Amino acid sequence: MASSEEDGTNGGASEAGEEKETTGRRRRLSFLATAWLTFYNIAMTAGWLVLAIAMVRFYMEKGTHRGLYKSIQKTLKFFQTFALLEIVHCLIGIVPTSVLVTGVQVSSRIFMVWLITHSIKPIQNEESVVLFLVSWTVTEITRYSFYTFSLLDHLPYFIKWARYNFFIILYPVGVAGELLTIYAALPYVKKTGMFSIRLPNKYNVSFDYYYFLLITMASYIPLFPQLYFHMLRQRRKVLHGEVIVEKDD
Ligand SMILES: CCCCCCCCCCCCC[C@@H](O)CC(=O)SCCNC(=O)CCNC(=O)[C@H](O)C(C)(C)COP(=O)(O)OP(=O)(O)OC[C@H]1O[C@@H](n2cnc3c(N)ncnc32)[C@H](O)[C@@H]1OP(=O)(O)O
Repeated sequence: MASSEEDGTNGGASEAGEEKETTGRRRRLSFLATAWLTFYNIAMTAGWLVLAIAMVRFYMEKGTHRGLYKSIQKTLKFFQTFALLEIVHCLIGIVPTSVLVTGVQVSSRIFMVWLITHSIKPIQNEESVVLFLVSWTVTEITRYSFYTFSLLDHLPYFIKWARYNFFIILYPVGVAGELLTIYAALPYVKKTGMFSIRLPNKYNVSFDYYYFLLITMASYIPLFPQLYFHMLRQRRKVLHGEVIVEKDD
């Protein structure tokens, strides 16, 4: 029996039908992705705004940064952990950002929140914690509101300007806060041997968290400039309309 493609009767019509269906499915997917991203960005903007207000109120009431981390830690942990979804967004292709760049950015934050500040109580009142908390908070309010207004096609210029200028100062300040906090944690980690596995043990493996922290601090040297230059390229593209050819990761 000859197929419709072979006899040339209604092959064109069925191909057109399939194409219409694929286009319809793509449209539905892109609508769903946009709706999800809009919800996600609004929720994240709100979360970081709540954090900012809580920090300002704490400082105005107490006049010190001591106890600040403890008072905002739940909100911080929730919203920073929620940001793991950003890696998923890149992986499934609903945002055009590199998985590698986003992965480094998000995992370094998760590491700071859970494996440093949450786990090592004696460093929670260090000034350096305030340094990275303030940098992260200002950055995220600007970044998520930028994405939200962009998705809604109503982006005020000052938000676009802030998104691609604030990071010039806030990135190094945030990184300095993170590195100083890890540095402050070193004596405690060495003294307690926390998260370390000593030999002999039945699996014959050893792990020293103290040296892991030293390696992590050293890894900022090659990794941070990559993130910073990525943002400088984005800045040139968005604010000055330069066409940038990105290398594949
Ligand atoms: C296990 C231990 C690991 C230890 C690792 C140690 C090494 C760490 C070294 C690095 C340290 C970083 C530390 C960091 O935590 C310090 C700070 O953050 S300090 C505060 C200052 N920070 C910043 O300014 C952060 C800047 N970074 C970012 O903005 C992003 O995270 C980054 C992924 C780097 C860049 O973002 P992106 O490439 O997405 O740039 P754009 O915003 O221009 O977006 C590009 C396009 O994607 C669309 N997009 C992206 N996300 C969304 C979204 N959520 N919703 C909607 N659309 C989105 C965006 O609109 C753009 O689209 P288009 O090009 O079409 O316009």
